Amino acid sequence: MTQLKPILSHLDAIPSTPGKCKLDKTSPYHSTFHRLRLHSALLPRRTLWSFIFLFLILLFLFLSPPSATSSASNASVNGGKRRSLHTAAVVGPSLGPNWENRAWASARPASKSGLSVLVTGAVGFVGAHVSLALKKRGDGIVGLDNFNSYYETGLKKARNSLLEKSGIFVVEGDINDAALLRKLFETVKFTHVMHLAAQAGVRYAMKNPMSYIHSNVDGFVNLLEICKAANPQPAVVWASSSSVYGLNSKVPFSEKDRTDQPASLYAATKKAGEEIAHTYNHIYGLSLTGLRFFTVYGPWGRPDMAYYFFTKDILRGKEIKIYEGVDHGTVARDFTYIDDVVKGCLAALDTAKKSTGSGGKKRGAAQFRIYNLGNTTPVPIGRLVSILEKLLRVKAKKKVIQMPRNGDVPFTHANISLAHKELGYKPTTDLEAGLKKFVKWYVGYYGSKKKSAW
Ligand SMILES: O=C(O)[C@H]1O[C@H](OP(=O)(O)OP(=O)(O)OC[C@H]2O[C@@H](n3ccc(=O)[nH]c3=O)[C@H](O)[C@@H]2O)[C@H](O)[C@@H](O)[C@@H]1O
Repeated sequence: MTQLKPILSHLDAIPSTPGKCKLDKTSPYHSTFHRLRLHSALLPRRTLWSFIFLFLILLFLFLSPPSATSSASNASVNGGKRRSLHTAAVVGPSLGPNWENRAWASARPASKSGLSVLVTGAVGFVGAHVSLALKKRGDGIVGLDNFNSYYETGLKKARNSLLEKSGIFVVEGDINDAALLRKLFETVKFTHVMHLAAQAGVRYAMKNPMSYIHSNVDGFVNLLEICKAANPQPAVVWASSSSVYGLNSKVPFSEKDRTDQPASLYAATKKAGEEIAHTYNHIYGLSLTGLRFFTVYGPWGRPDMAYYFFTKDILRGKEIKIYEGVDHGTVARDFTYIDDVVKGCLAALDTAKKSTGSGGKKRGAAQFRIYNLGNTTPVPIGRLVSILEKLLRVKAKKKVIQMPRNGDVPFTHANISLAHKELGYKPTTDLEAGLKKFVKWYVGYYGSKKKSAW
């Protein structure tokens, strides 16, 4: 296929003021252009340039390859078992003729008092665990996930298999797809939304900043727009982040502490989410609860997180970089085990008050809450590594480096007294016990799959 770039750059090289370009005599366009100039004496100047302009347009169109969108590769591929619902066309056909019934059946709780929850990011790490926990206690769930390739999609498909085996219907779709969300809310009267879909990762924001705006701002606003217009409006619980505390030096972090110094774009989009949530609470009466997760880890975790790729690299004998703070200060995190976080999520859903509005009209003040879900025990990264060495029975190849200016903060430490008081949140798993469960899963999953980890 003709490379556009040389032609485009060549056409670009012809200056906009005609008559001054020095075409390369060997250029295939030189003779044509030369012939056109020969006729210039015979025609009025205005007519001539109209001809030349028309000629150049026709030349460009003639040389342009057929549009990529006409290629078969553009067809949306709904491979595998996943029901992918691309609503660019019409909602639903790719889910099969009775997708509404399947969504409705999946969302129906086992008892009248049960919840009917839309879990966004349902095949993500926290999303999958929360969905399974809700299903296990008899709530109805419909999952929504775009199965993006931020990390290995094989892991997402494997989590999806767990959900399918539990009878949870997962729609492959995007929170930015308003038509899809509207169709879901027309089909199911969700009592709650557990919003976990997001672009996660502190450091990746320096590589792909727009992904954070797309998912964490545009996507969140799109979801809230559908929720506020729904009748009845659901109560919304969503994932904020400990990263909103940014460069805060007062420890432990409390919900009332300043959060106006985000250290990464990721943190800034999560902070923006908290402000946006407040406007939808204030204007439309949406019940909203934000959960500030503190470095959540555990089985089926995220390969982009340090505990996960440290495990992979230690097993492969690859060097790992341990960050240290200014003046060789330790870098620490309040690592929080997934099962404790799931209990916090379910408690937030169970204590969420109803939204007061419907169809976009507010009828009274609505509940607005923010909680820290942490472990109240910051652990230095060096200690994380030594626990992994012990569990894996492999000596890590370590290199200690100054924490790069990549959006990371030196430490996190959660004050969980508010979540304890209002949600009954009480984490019980320390890092060594939690990592033991993670390592057991990791060796089982990759050992059985013979897969190269992320
Ligand atoms: O608490 C949170 O809200 C956040 O927790 C994690 O972010 P982070 O704490 O940075 O987790 P990791 O990326 O796993 O890093 C853990 C620790 O290891 C350090 N690290 C990371 C990478 C590395 O090569 N070496 C290293 O020492 C980091 O500075 C950090 O202190 C998640 O990645 C975020 O999505 C989440 O929002």
